Amino acid sequence: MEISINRLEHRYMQGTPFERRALHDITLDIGDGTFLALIGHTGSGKSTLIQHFNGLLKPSDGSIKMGSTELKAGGKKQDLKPLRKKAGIVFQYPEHQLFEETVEKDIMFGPRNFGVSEEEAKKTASKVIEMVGLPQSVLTKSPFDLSGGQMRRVAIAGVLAMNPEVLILDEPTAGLDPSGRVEIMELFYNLHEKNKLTTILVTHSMEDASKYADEIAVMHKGELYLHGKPSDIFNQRELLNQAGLDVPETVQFLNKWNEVSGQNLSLSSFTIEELAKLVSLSLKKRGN
Ligand SMILES: Nc1ncnc2c1ncn2[C@@H]1O[C@H](COP(=O)(O)OP(=O)(O)OP(=O)(O)O)[C@@H](O)[C@H]1O
Repeated sequence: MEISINRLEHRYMQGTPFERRALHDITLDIGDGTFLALIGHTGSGKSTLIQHFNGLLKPSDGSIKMGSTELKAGGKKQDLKPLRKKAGIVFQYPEHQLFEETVEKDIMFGPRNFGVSEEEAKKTASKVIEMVGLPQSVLTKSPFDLSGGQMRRVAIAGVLAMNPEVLILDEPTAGLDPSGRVEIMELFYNLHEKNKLTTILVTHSMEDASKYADEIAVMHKGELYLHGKPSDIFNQRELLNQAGLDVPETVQFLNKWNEVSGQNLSLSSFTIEELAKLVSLSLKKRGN
C-alpha cells in the first residue's frame, strides 16, 4: 500500500501553555511494497511519526494518506478506524501487551474486535502462528508459560492476524540477544519479501537499516532530514554526524580502506560478507 505524507505537523498538548512541536513539515512518499528504515537520534520524532500511520495520533496540520484513506488535521474520529486495520504496529516489547489465558485467545482478540467470526478468527490464529515460526501446540498454552522470544513471536502473530497492509516496527528487537535479534529481523524481512508488505522499521541500528531497507528516512529535530537509498544516505557521513548518527561499520571500514589503499571500492548491500569478499578480491588482484 502506498503512503503519502503531506506537510505533516504534530504538536503535543496543542493549545495549552505546554504546547510542544514534535513534527514539522514532513512530506514523504513511501511506495507500495517498500521496506523503509526510519532512523534518528532519540527525541527526533520517529515514534510520533509512526503513531500517525494507524491513527493513534492525529495531525495538527497537514495530512497522511494510507492507500485510499486520508487523515487530515481536524479530521473526524471515525476516519481513524480504517487506518487501525490497514497499519499493524509492533511496539517495543510487544509481549508486555499479552493478557489472555491462551495464546489462541490473545491472537483472536484483534480480529474479533473487528467483527470477525469465532471460527474465522481461530483459522487465522492457526495460520499466523505458523507465519511466526511457532508450532500449533503453542496455541493452547498460556502466553506467560513461553520464553521471552516466543512471547514476542506471539505478540507479532497478534498484529499479523489483523492482516495489515503496512507493517510498522518500532525497534522490534529491543532487549533480545544477538541471535534473537537476527531471527526476528529475518522473520520480518521474509514476511515483507513473501507478501510484498510495505514495512517501516524504526531502528537505532544502522546495520539493520543497511541490511534490510530499500530506503532510509532520517529524522532530526522533528524534521525529515534525509531520505533516499542506503547508498545515497551513507555518502553523506558529515550530515549524518551532524544529526548525531554515523554510517554502518562496514562503510566506515571501507572508507578507511580506500583512504589507506588509494582504491575506490564501494559496497551495495553493506554486509560483512560483501565487505570481506570485496577486500579479499582486491588483495588477490594486487597479488597478496
Ligand atoms: N506524549 C508526549 N507529550 C509531550 N511531548 C512528547 C510526548 N511524546 C513525545 N514528546 C516529545 O516529542 C519529541 C519527539 O519524541 P518521539 O518520542 O517522537 O522521538 P523518538 O525519535 O521516537 O525518540 P526515541 O528514539 O527516544 O524513541 C520529543 O521532544 C519528546 O520529548
